[in-house]
Amino acid sequence: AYSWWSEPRRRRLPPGPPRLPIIGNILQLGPNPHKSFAHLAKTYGPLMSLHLGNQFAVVVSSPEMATEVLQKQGLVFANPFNPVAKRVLGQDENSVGMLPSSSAAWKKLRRVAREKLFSFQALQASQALRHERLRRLIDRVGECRGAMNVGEATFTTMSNIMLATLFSADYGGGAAASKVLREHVNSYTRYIGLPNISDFFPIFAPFDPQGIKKKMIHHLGGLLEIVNGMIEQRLRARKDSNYQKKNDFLETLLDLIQGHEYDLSIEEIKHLCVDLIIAGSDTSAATTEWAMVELLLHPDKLAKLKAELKSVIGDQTMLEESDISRLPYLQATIKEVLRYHPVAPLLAPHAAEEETQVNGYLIPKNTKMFVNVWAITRDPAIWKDPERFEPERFLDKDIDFSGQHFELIPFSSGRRICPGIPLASRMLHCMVAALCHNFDWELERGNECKRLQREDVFGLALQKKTPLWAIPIKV
Ligand code: HEM
Repeated sequence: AYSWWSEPRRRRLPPGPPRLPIIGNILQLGPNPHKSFAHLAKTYGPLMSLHLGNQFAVVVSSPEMATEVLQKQGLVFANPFNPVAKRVLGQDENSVGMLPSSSAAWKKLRRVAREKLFSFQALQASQALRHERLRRLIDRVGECRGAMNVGEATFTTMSNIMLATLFSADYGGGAAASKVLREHVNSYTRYIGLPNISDFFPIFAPFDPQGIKKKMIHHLGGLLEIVNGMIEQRLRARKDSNYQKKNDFLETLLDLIQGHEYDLSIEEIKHLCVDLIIAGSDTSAATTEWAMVELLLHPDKLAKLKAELKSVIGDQTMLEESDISRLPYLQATIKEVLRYHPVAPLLAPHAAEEETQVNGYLIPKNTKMFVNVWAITRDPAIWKDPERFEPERFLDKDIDFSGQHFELIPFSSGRRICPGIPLASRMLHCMVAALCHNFDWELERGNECKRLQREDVFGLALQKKTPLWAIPIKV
């Protein structure tokens, strides 16, 4: 007769913590799910089951299991798990981050990103736009008397670098309009990070009990409107016979509009621009802030970095993006920041397209799959002294973050790997170099501990809880 102990292992779900009736393991998520999952994985292993209301989820916490789900069985797990609140305003049909990997629209948008936006040539062409924004950051920091909010400066500059790469300009409407844009991005990322009852219990979705969907419609709608304004302005300008083409993404995208082999629609361009702003700004800015926190906590590492920058770029204030390859300690520093502070600690959740087996366990169709990069990058079995900030660990190791080395996949791996890596990499190296090469940094007396705390806030991007304030001294 059938009994559970005679059930073959391959029909069993991966091990997981006991659950409460109805809500399952929801209470165990806590405010920092990446930390709660890492803690639970110590007991239940690198492939762990969770029941989140009606949702069945698995959490992967080792490089071996990550290789399995992102690479070997990459096709099965190639689709994003789209939360209810994101399925608004045409996002399902147009957003590169939400379309299924099998769709022609996703393949087309990824091809555009790879070949036209983030290719070496395209990024060389838009380099001057980023350079200019970095120069302004150096001027602004140089004018600062006393302490400044480093996080805020990096956030503003990263948004401006992103907007410059996309549209050539800072958001054209001036400081107030730029603030509106930032608020939309910030709120969008905050709300999307909140656990939503509508996802755990789809039966409640029509009522939107926490009002998250309503907020998302407001903020996403605001962003789409801003981008729409820029597109219309550009389309009008392009009609002028004296019009001079720009070197930004929008120009490239409008050149690929219907009729061209890529056949992009205005709707697709609009959603792609919003996706790039949302996916690229806070992630890169938070990583830069973490880099500065760690360098201020480790003056010896900062001194090493400054010495390297001095010897390679000398009296120049700015780094050329092509200089990055000649700065091994800077590269090691950025890798170590991405290891120690992966800003997307659970990557983006994926869904199982069909029933499958992983490590001999059953993974039912539609399972929500998280990869806990945070747990992997702090695992003492993989990294020596993982709780130490030690760029040197990368100097003699051939490990990078391009998705081949599963112990370091802050940008994910496989089909859905972040397409923005080439731009993110350029921005991160240049921004950290600009802040370290041109200034010495001192902390406000009395506030050292608070400002340098490593406490973070979970959301779309893992951000520092207390902003970093420090005093820049021009060198
Ligand atoms: C430190 C900086 C960044 C980090 C850590 C990061 C990380 C990630 C991660 C983890 C994903 C999800 C991958 C998955 O589903 O498995 C992702 C997706 C994505 N990222 Fe990034 N990202 C960064 C910067 C950027 C930048 C600068 C851009 C573009 C300007 C960008 C554009 C995107 C897009 C469009 C997607 C969705 C791709 C898809 O679903 O096909 N990211 N990123």
